[in-house]
Amino acid sequence: MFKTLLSLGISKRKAGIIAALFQWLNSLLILEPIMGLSFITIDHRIPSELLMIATIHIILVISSCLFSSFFSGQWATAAISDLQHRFIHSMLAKYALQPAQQLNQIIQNGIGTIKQVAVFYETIIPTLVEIGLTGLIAVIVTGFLNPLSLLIPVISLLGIGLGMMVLNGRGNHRNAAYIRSFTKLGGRFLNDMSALKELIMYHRQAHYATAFAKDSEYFRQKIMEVLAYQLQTLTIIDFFIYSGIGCFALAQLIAVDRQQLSLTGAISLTFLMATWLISIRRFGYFIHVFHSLFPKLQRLFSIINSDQSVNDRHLTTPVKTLSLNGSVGYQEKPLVKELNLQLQPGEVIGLAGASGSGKTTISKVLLGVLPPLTGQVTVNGQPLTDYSLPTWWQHIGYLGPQTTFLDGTLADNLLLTDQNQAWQVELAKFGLCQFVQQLPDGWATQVGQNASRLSPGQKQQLALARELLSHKDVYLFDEISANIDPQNAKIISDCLQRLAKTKLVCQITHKVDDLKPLHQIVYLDHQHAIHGSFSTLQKASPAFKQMIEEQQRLIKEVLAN
Ligand SMILES: Nc1ncnc2c1ncn2[C@@H]1O[C@H](COP(=O)(O)OP(=O)(O)OP(=O)(O)O)[C@@H](O)[C@H]1O
Repeated sequence: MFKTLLSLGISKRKAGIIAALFQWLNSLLILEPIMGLSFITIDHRIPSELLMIATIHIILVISSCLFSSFFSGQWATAAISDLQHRFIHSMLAKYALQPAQQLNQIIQNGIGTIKQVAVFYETIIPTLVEIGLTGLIAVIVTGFLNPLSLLIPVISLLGIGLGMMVLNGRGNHRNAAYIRSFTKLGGRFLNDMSALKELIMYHRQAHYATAFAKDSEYFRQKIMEVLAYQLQTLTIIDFFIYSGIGCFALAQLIAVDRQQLSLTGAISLTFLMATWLISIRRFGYFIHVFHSLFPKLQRLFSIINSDQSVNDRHLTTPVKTLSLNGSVGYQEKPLVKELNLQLQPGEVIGLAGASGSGKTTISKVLLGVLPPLTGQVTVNGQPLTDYSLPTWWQHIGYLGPQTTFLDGTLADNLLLTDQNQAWQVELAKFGLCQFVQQLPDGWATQVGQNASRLSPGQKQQLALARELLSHKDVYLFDEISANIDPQNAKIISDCLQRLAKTKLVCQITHKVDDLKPLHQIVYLDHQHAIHGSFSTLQKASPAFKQMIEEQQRLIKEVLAN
């Protein structure tokens, strides 16, 4: 993990090291005044060498203060932005098409963890530089003046190491339990709060309150356990560091008594060693805080490392053909075998099948977020794997039955980058969103949280308008008219027919009204894909015929009532 963290924000790594060196120079600033003071008190003079070293040191510290703003924080910022970019990219590749709430939770957790990574670049690295350089000076000087006393810091460090080893297993366990309790409480809060209406309607709010209180109490206990563990660790570190400094000072006084060392030398040496040991104490503290981040970081890196898409060929020409030849499914178990799906401009291709037959799975494969089990997807005759997801997603759009909307105006929700008004003409050509003309505020109408002020049909028209205005080459529509009234469904169906004249359009649907006008339908029947028009499929597939008859019977029953 350290290796991965070191490789992030590499362009600013040098700036980070320079900032750490500046910090190290500042940390030693206390040594010369102490040495000078002891020389004046004991020898009544300051050696010229000390004055020279102090002058150079002060000049360096003043320059570091002047330039530190150029270097400090740069590595952390670059590494965090690097990590965020890689995380969002891999996460979308892995979890695209997951329900928005679940995705939101993963993103929030991931971004939160990423922000905390700053402690590695801003504290741990500078402290490591400080430990390394101060330690080098302290060891050389002590080795020269009183070598035997070097055993004392060595024993202190061994003591800390031993103490950490004993506590470490318990710490890992407690940190993991804390993260689990945090995720559980957060999950309950998000999921159950969004279902608050249902909880109240079914008189389950008391049950929710009890469960929430139980999870909160469990979370509190786990936090207390982690805090207790942190306290134990700090006590061990403090005990060995401060007793080490005390014993080291004693060893120098014994050397003075034996006339092996001057008193000024003993004081200076003790302060040098104390500066070193205190920087190790600080490192122990921060590495320990950082350690509590480990389980979250491991999860984050497992998402990032699972993304292997490194290819990025340019796709400059519009997509004119998209085909999927092969089988699709999960964990080597095919849902559809020997599929031969060809999309090209001209007409809408329908994709139908029973629930669970693999329709959404096929769209995942076409979107590039799931590889086919066998065979491949080709774009204008080239394998889809030649392109990175961001490149491919500039050309393909996906719209499902659930869409997320912004709490803003209708126009805000079109997510337009271009502010000219041509889009209104474009939407009118497709017959989309004409209901806006009846609204007093038109496109400036506020839609409310997740478009709560629009009907399901209006919402779906708005979502479709957003897709069209993003001007993709390929569109996948997954059950977009499933939960809406017949008028809105007709507007959407007509729009798709017009769109398909110039773009590649695949519509996943099982509704008779959607399927009837289509000349090309791919029906998934017991792991096989059967191709045909609405009428030919009724002859070729008894399951298709049964699905249609069942729906027609239901429609008749509804109309009769
Ligand atoms: N990530 C996954 N891992 C394993 N199995 C999965 C995964 N996602 C979906 N499935 C399973 O694959 C099958 C096909 O799912 P898919 O969503 O493609 O069906 P569908 O035809 O779109 O169904 P529906 O019409 O109900 O949306 C289902 O049995 C589903 O449980």
